[in-house]
Amino acid sequence: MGIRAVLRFWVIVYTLCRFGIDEAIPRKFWPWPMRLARRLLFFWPNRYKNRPVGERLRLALETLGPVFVKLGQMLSTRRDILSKEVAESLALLQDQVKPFAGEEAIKRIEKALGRPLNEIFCEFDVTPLASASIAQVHCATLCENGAEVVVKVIRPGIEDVIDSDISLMRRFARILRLIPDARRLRPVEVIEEYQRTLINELDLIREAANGIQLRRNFEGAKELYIPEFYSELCHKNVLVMERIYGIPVSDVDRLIEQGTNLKLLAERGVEVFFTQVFRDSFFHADMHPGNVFVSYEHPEDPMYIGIDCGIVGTLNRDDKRYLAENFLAFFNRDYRMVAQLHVDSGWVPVDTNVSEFEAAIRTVCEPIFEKPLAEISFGHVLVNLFNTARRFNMQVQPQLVLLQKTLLYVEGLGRQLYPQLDLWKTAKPFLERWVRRQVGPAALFDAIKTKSPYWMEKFPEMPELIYENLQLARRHQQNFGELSQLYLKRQKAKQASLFYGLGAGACLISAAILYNVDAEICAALAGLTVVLGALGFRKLR
Ligand SMILES: Nc1ncnc2c1ncn2[C@@H]1O[C@H](COP(=O)(O)OP(=O)(O)OP(=O)(O)O)[C@@H](O)[C@H]1O
Repeated sequence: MGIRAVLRFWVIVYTLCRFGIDEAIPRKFWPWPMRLARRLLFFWPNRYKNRPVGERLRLALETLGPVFVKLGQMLSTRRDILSKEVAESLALLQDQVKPFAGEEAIKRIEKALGRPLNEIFCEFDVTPLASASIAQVHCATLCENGAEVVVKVIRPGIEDVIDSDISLMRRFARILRLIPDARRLRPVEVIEEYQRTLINELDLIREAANGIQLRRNFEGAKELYIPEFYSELCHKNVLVMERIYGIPVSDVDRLIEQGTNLKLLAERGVEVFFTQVFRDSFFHADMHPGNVFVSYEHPEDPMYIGIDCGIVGTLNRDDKRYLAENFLAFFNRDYRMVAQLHVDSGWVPVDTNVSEFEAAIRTVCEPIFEKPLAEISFGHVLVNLFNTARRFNMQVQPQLVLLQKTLLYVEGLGRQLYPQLDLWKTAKPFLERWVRRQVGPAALFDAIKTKSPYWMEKFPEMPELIYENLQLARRHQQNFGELSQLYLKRQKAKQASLFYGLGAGACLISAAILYNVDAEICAALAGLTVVLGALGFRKLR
């Protein structure tokens, strides 16, 4: 550890102690070296004793800077490992970061795109439109077609900050793992997942590629608009995309002011989410309110605008199917089916006791139905299901964690827009239709439709392939005949060798017994032993 890392380590420990974060783990669980270090080296008292632990953690992370703030934001969605109070407090984290100089942004853009700025943009606003922990956004106009765009530039030096903070976080995670009570939080895995997320966010080419795919999926749709990306002007550190105008989805007052149909908007949020997951298997997984806007146009038929496609999730066919069937079974209160589906999908081990698992799910989930159906949260249903399944050794499925997090966002957003939103009523027909399409004639037709171009392409090769395979089969049959004859011969030889061996043994024993009785017979038996032994040995070869 270099001197800078040591200083940073010191600052982190100092901050955590000042906010009394260490008190979240009872002292009796601490290994003695940690207790000693706390007393002798890090003796600062908790200055915020009267505040709840969630709030103290939020304040500590805000003090520690953007990398920690983003970690807190990510953790706020992990209700499987944090208590409700802590998760809700972390959800309030805001990354307010000072912008970096516009001139620095220009230098980075010119370096990345390999051209002077005025060759690309006829106007460029040096004052940033927005500044976040990883990147900063500037408005500009393209020379080529006069289009209004925004230019996203990665913060200078952020990679080093991330590298050093992450490696220190990993050290803390390893220390935390020594405490049995903290081990259940799986600190090392959490930090590794966080590192992966940050690395993805640092690559703007990936963000552009995700955006282009999402835009294609919703081409011409009236529910969601994704801005256009200028891929020839995209680089790892710089991204150029169409500028959008809209009302932030969290600004409900402005939405009401322009006469937006909030019920329809809320329902569309759910539809867009389910469409992305089930139709496209590709969903925007960073749907926090800062990334979702509502178009100014036709508020009675409102359209979402989505930005920041840095994090996306994908589900495979099986995951989708099990997920849809799980939801349907759950809302039909068929817990046996829910348990069986978890086993069939391989999410829990095959030897899981389905009856016990069913009972556990019933215990946890039945109270959810105390509420009217319209108020039940899908996200919390999933949280509860996965938490129960984890007790039955369910492996963490990153794609499902991402989905659960997005679902919580979508629900929160929908209920903020229209508190009476009945998620189940909106989603049920969608899911039922989807599950129906996966089985029966429609599914068969779809499979044939999808596979037929491939079959057509391979068809001319078929006669040759069939001929070669038949030849191969014949050769295998011949080889098999030869091999089985060889095997039989070997078996016979082994048996004969065993027979000679036993004979030789018997002669040897008899010769030993008759050694003092009759020397001639003894010599004959010894000779016989040698002959039989030699014959047995020959058979073995
Ligand atoms: N295409 C766009 N048109 C208009 N404004 C935009 C556009 N893209 C981004 N912005 C503005 O810039 C802000 C930051 O953009 P973005 O969310 O992409 O950055 P970020 O660094 O990934 O932030 P975070 O990860 O915290 O969400 C947005 O909240 C929005 O106000």
